Amino acid sequence: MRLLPKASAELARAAPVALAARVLAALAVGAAPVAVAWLTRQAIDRLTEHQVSAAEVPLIALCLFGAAAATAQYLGVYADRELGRRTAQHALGRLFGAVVAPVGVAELEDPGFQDRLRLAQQAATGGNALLAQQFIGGAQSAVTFVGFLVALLPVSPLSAALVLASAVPAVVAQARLSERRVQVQSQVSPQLRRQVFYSSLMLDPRAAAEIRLFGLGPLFRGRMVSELTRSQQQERTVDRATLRVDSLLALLTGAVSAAALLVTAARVGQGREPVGDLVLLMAALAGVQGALAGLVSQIGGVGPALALYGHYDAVVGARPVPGPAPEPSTAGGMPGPLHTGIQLRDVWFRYHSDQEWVLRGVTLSLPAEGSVALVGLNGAGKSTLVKLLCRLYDPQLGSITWDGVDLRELDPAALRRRIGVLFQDYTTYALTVAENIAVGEVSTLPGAERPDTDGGARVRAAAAAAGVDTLVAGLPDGYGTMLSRTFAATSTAARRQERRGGQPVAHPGAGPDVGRTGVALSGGQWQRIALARALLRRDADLLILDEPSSGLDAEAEQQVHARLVELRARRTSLLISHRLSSVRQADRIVVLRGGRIIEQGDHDSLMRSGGAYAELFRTQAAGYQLAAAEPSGGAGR
Ligand SMILES: Nc1ncnc2c1ncn2[C@@H]1O[C@H](COP(=O)(O)OP(=O)(O)OP(=O)(O)O)[C@@H](O)[C@H]1O
Repeated sequence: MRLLPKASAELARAAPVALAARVLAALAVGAAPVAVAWLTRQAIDRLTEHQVSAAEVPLIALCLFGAAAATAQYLGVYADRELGRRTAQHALGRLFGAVVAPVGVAELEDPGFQDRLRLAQQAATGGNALLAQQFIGGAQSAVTFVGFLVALLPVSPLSAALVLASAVPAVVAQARLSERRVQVQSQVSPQLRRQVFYSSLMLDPRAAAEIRLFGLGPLFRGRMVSELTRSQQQERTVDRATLRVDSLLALLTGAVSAAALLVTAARVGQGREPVGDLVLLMAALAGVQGALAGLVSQIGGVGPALALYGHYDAVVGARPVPGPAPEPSTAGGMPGPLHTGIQLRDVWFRYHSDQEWVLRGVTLSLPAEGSVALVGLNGAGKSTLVKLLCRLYDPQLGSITWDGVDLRELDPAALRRRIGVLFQDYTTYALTVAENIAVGEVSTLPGAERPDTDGGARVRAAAAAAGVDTLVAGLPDGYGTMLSRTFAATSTAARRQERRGGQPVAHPGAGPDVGRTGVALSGGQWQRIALARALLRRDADLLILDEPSSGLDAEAEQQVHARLVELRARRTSLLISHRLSSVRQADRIVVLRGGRIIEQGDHDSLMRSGGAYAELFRTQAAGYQLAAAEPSGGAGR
């Protein structure tokens, strides 16, 4: 409940007018049944006393009230929807602002944070509006409840007291159930996350081939349903308890109402009370019961809705998650162009405090304008080292310096602008070719805040440097080709509409899903697009390429490497590759094993020393020689 003022302030900021309209409508709708019952009683009393003309005023007022209440009801529905739209817009904007704000990525990899994020998203998309609905709905029911209690008092003080007394245990029981609901909500979160994982996997076109080939469909479907069943079992337990409490409440208030009605009917029969009292009592008892049922169910709903808001508040409040690697700091100066180089000194790093060290005392220098290649077996820590250089994580021990200044003292965004990087697990965006390359330097994107007038030319130059220009020339819309079949359906529909004489839909620089044919690229083609993205920062001081040619055919690999040797000649570079033939030209080759540097030097000196690198190189070379020496099969068989 301590979050209630904060949540209310957030709702008031997001949709002040809709919130005010919703509150006013709720108060009017809440008071209307009481006013209607009171006016009905007035009219009936006048009529039974044969004062027909005196009954006209309450009768007309009754009609006006009915119309006003109905209007207020419609206004409430509209205000509710508007509140939902505006709070979702406001909350999703804030939430995703907070999600992309951290400098590092450790928080996003934390399963606890993922659970919290899922709940926070639920709050942002509907939960916050639901909280308002529950709370305002509760206020509306409270107005009706109190109004009828006040109206009941003069007619039947005993039944008013009994109704009030029966409300207390109901409210207490609902408050307890609400707490259980909140507990269940966070208990089932991991199960729901897994359920979402299995369902998205089955919907993912990239996973479709393996799922079909290995016959994984029934397995994943079964697991999805079983996760859902387990989470539903827990929810069902609370729902059953709620049903028991609500039924008891209904029985209790039913018994109170029956007793009060029988007593009052007898008094009216004896002429000791006017008929209008019986009418008011009947309306009041029905109204009180309905309002009480609404009130307790809304009290039951406020708890879970507030708990959801709590998760949202924790994410937008950017409270760090304990456990994972620490979040890189944001403060710092601007790094200048690299003059002397980058130095790693006794760097120790692990992803989580309960995991093994991945880097164990790495000391390494990347001299300005020098080329360093990093090699080693799977899991040696090569990509991790790249992530530390980009400050996606900070080392727990040791330091990394840029011209002698610790990276932690530099502004991360400014540092990253000085780095061009191709990650091993690069991203494939469902955007056009041009946009897929231009995301490497936001200013080259059409519609950027501060656009680079030379953006298009830079994108084409990067594509040429990555050897992807010929491929792009052959695509249906060249650089405007959408690299996704998923969005192509929209495009096809849009084209059809255009052909039928509708509004033209294809514009250069328009949204990616408009009027364009989508194509699916091969793995190697995607890799070259991602390489072009990395090369877009032509002035980057540091170029990092993590397995830039792992998916390329032999010819493309040779072309790309020839270009990369040229490009790397004028800047500081770090190349990671399992293909040792592509690293031999590097000024220095560093061999990493188990998070430690075990040897370094140029190709010739490492070959002469006959260590791990020489062994790896000879093994690869022997593989090629063996393949070349094998007699070709086929014709003779
Ligand atoms: N995000 C992460 N969270 C936890 N552990 C991780 C994460 N990323 C990598 N690791 C672990 O760190 C170790 C080193 O991984 P890394 O990707 O740096 O190796 P690598 O040398 O690049 O391997 P490869 O040659 O296979 O690409 C591995 O044991 C891996 O399991």
